[in-house]
Amino acid sequence: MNNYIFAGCDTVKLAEKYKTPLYVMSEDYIKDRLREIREDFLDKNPKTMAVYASKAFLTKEMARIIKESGIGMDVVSGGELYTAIQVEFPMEKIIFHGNNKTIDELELAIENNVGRIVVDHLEEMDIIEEIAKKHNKKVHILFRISPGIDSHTHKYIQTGQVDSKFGIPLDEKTIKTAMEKVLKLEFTELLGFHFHIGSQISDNGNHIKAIQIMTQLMKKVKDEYGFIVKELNTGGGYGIHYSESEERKPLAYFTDSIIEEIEDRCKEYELERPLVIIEPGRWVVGEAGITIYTIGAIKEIPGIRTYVSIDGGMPDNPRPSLYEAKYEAIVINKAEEELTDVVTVAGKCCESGDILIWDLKVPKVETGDMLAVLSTGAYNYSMSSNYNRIPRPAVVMLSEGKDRLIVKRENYDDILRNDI
Ligand SMILES: Cc1ncc(COP(=O)(O)O)c(C=O)c1O
Ligand SMILES: N[C@@H](CCCC[NH3+])C(=O)O
Repeated sequence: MNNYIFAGCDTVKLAEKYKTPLYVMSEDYIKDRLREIREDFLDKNPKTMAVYASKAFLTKEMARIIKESGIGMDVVSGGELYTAIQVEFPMEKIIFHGNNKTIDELELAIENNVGRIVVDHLEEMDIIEEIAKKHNKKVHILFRISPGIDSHTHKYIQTGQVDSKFGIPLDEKTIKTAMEKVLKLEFTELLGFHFHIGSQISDNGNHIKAIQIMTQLMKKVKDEYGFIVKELNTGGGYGIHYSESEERKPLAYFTDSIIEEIEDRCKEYELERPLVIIEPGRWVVGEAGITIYTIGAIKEIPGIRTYVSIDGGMPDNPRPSLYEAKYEAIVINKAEEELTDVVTVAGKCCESGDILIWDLKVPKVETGDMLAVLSTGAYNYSMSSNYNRIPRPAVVMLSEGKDRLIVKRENYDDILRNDI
């Protein structure tokens, strides 16, 4: 057969059954990554915790899969938290992030007893303390610290540099104010620190540098305030394979060196090694997903290029237009045919920047052929929009060669649902 098989399923049959565009996710792949987290990080190292960064891909079914794995979840909004609540996700395993959490979101988090809230700016502590007092609850927090590191990734997905909207700046006066303030609070307890340097990172060097900076901070707060850091959350950011120059490394490539560096620095500074937390998102789901499209208009501009337009694009995958992200793709009904042509894959939006792939090698393509774009499991469905009032595709989950619908395709009435 000439069709492309993904996670044991014939992708052409999936497209015929569910129509296109279609997000397809492999539960087997996701479970392999979750197992790798358990075996190569949690079981291997005592005093560790892992949470899945749900912003990468979240639906109720995904939250159930994470819940079943025993791993925790990082949420960054009331909506992500609400999804977790709806599947009765164990709240003590939730870490709540965000650079501008609203009062309503903090209320929802505290009412539901989330495990940790990551404080991103100093005034947030006052709001947390007030809500915690009102509910007579103890709230555990971490400080997100901006370690001042430029990770080697796209500017829009760097987060740990000095000039960043995220985190508490690592400056003498700010840290002093933060520490003096938190140690006076009655209902809010600081457990430790968090950092996250950016996303789609292929090298462990910057995580190591960040740890050196954070462990110095741990020593400083011990010496100056007698404060013992119990937890150090090292964020996520581990890269995956999108195109030739990018690869997904085994989790241990990052986490072994993270643990080793923390242990070494703690020994050097005579600190007890804190609980170490990781928060991978993309690494868990990125390569688990593909998006299937049908090819429509084919336009040859003689001597320049051929545009092959598909029935989706920027609304279901904004990453190429936002970050110039690169993707690979396969014509799924001609998967074994020789790649004789080079085409540019264009989305259907009224937007010149809506190009999914420049210069893709393909067999001879015709209208009606189908294309699967690979590695679309992270930050595609979760970043999708209704731009041009285009309904969102359905999401199908594959497990052991079987398919099941986990998110219905939107229709035009779904788009109108809140219009008055
Ligand atoms: C605080 C925090 N943790 C974890 C992640 C997950 O990142 P990634 O999907 O790159 O692993 C992010 C997003 O970059 C983040 O902001
Ligand atoms: N949305 C980004 C990653 C953001 C990470 C969040 N801090 C991407 O698609 O690469």
